[in-house]
Amino acid sequence: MRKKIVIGTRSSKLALWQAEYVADRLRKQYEGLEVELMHIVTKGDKILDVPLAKIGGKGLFTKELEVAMLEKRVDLAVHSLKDMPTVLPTGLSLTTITKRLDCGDALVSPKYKTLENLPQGAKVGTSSLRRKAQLLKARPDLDIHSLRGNVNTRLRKLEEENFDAIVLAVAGLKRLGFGDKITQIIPREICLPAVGQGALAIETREDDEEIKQMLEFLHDDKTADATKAERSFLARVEGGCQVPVGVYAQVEDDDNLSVEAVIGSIDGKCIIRDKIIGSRANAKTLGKDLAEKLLANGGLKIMQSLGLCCPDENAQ
Ligand SMILES: NCc1[nH]cc(CCC(=O)O)c1CC(=O)O
Repeated sequence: MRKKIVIGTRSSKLALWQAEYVADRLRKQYEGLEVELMHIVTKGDKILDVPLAKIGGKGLFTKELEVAMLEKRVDLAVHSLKDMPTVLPTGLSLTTITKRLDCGDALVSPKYKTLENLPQGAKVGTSSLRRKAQLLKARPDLDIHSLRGNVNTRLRKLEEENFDAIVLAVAGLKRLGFGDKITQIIPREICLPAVGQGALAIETREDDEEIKQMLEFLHDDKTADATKAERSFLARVEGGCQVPVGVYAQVEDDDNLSVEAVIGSIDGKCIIRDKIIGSRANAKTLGKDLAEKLLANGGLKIMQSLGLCCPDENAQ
């Protein structure tokens, strides 16, 4: 057993909360274990004024952390799973997926509370193409504006920039103690979440068996299987996370996994959505099969029109 563990973390409030959460759980689990946080700045932290979809580039918020891990300056990194690319650098892997409680998107609208109540042409803030496409499908009249920055910044902009509503992940708001700001959890029928939304992923060196073993108690099998299907869906559709794509998988009973996904045009006019259910043991295949289905039914056309190319059919 290790005597000391160093966790690499970004300095945003959400990243710190997540790293502290894992640090606390480790300290409680292993008496006498020293757990230290090391702050690391990523490229995504430095570029705050450009919509994420325009910066592109995989691992925008993760690369510097991963270099630190490979150089053995840190032992592990805690991420929001939804920010993780589907392909990781050689030598690293997501070894632990924590139980997810809140995977949905929240509307924060002190004045109007719900999507249905928003007035015609209401000004809504979100930088996510996924949220934009799905919101416009439900409410084509909405005036959607870009909203970047970390959770705290976005909440500040709600007031400063006179938004009628903004949309954020439920999980992020709750983790930071802003659960009371949520005025509506947007129903899944309207908005499917991002791949892996709400789950934490712990990344370690692939060959660090000791750390992997020490983290096992934080792993949730059901969430891991569900998000395996979600990530396999994303890997087939497109490698990145800034695409108008939503997906939600759930273990229905001990053996079955349902996977529901959407690919949408950014104006919300063309929304391709479907669902499959199958054996939990085939999580990866289920995600890929659903992706094939959506791509064949118009999804590919949407991705191509956005200039987002799908990886080769046979790519893993
Ligand atoms: N894109 C940034 C990001 N990454 C993870 C979360 C929230 C936590 C989660 O979804 O797991 C957020 C904020 C948001 O989308 O509102």
